[in-house]
Amino acid sequence: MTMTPTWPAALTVAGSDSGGGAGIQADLRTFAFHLVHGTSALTCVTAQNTVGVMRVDALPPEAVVAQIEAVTSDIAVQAVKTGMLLNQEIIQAVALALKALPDTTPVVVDPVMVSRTGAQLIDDDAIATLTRHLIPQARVLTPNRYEAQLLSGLAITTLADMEAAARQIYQLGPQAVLVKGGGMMDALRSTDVWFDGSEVVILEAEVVETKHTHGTGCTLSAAIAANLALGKDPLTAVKDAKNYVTNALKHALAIGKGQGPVGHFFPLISQ
Ligand SMILES: Nc1ncnc2c1ncn2[C@@H]1O[C@H](COP(=O)(O)OP(=O)(O)O)[C@@H](O)[C@H]1O
Ligand SMILES: Cc1ncc(COP(=O)(O)OP(=O)(O)O)c(N)n1
Repeated sequence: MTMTPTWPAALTVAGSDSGGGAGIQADLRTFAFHLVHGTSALTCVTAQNTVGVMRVDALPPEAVVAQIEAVTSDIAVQAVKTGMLLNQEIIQAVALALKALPDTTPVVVDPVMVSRTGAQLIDDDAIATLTRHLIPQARVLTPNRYEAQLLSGLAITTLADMEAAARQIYQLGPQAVLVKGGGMMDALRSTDVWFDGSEVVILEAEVVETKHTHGTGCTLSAAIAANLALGKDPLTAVKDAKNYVTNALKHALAIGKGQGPVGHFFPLISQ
C-alpha cells in the first residue's frame, strides 16, 4: 500500500523575479528544501535578472486577495511570509486578507523596499501603510540595514545601532524584530540582531565571501516561515533559517553577469 505523506503548507505573498534568484521563486525553492508544501499569492511581476530590475507590473489588489482566499479556504496553511508588496493598495488588501486567518497562523513580514542592485521595490507612499497595517501583524519582522534605518529613523553603522533600531522598530507592534546585517561592514555582514520585547539575541555566523548574494533576504524569511510551519518556536526558526542561508551562500551559483542566486539545494551540489 502507498503511504500518502502529509506535509505542512506555507504561503508566500510576494513578487515574481524573472531571473529566479529572489521573490516567489526563491521562496518556493526554500519551502521545498524544508519539505513544506509551498503555496503562493503573486503581488507583482518584475522583469529582473542578476544585474537589475528593468520593469515592475503590479497585479490588481483583488487578484492578490483572490489567490490568498483560494489557497487558505482549501489548504491549512501553517505559516505565511510576505515579501515584495509594492504599493499601498496591495499592502492594505493583503493586511486585511491575512487578518481573516486564524490567530495561530504566524506571519513573517519581510519589509522589502530596495534590492541589493539598488532598485526601489516599494512606492514611497507605501511605507507608512506597511507600518500601520501589516507590521503590527508580524510574528517576526525581518528588515535589512536599509529598511531598519527607514523604519526606525536611526542611522545604523554599529552593532549597538542595530540593537537600538531593533528596539525602536519593536515599538511598531511586531512580536519580534530581526535586523539583518547583510548591508553592514566586515563581520557585521553576517550578524543579525533579534529583539522580542524582552530578550536581545546577537546571531553571528561566518562571513561568506561571495558576490552572489541575490535573494538572501527572501530566502531567510521563507526559511523562517517554513520552520514555523514545521512547529519550531520563533527564535529556533530564525536560528535554523540563518544556518540554512549561510550554507546556501557557501554554495551560491555564479549564474548571470551580476549577483547570482544562493544555492537553495546545496546538499545536492557537488563542488
Ligand atoms: N556575506 C554574507 N555572509 C554570511 N551571511 C550573510 C552575508 N550576507 C548576508 N548574510 C545573511 O543573509 C541574511 C539576509 O540578510 P541581508 O542580505 O541583509 O538581507 P536582504 O537580502 O533583505 O538585504 C542575514 O541572515 C544576513 O546575516
Ligand atoms: C520580486 C523580488 N522580491 C524581493 C526582492 C528582494 O530580494 P532580497 O532577497 O531581499 O534581496 P536582494 O537580492 O534583492 O538584495 C527582489 N529583488 N525581487
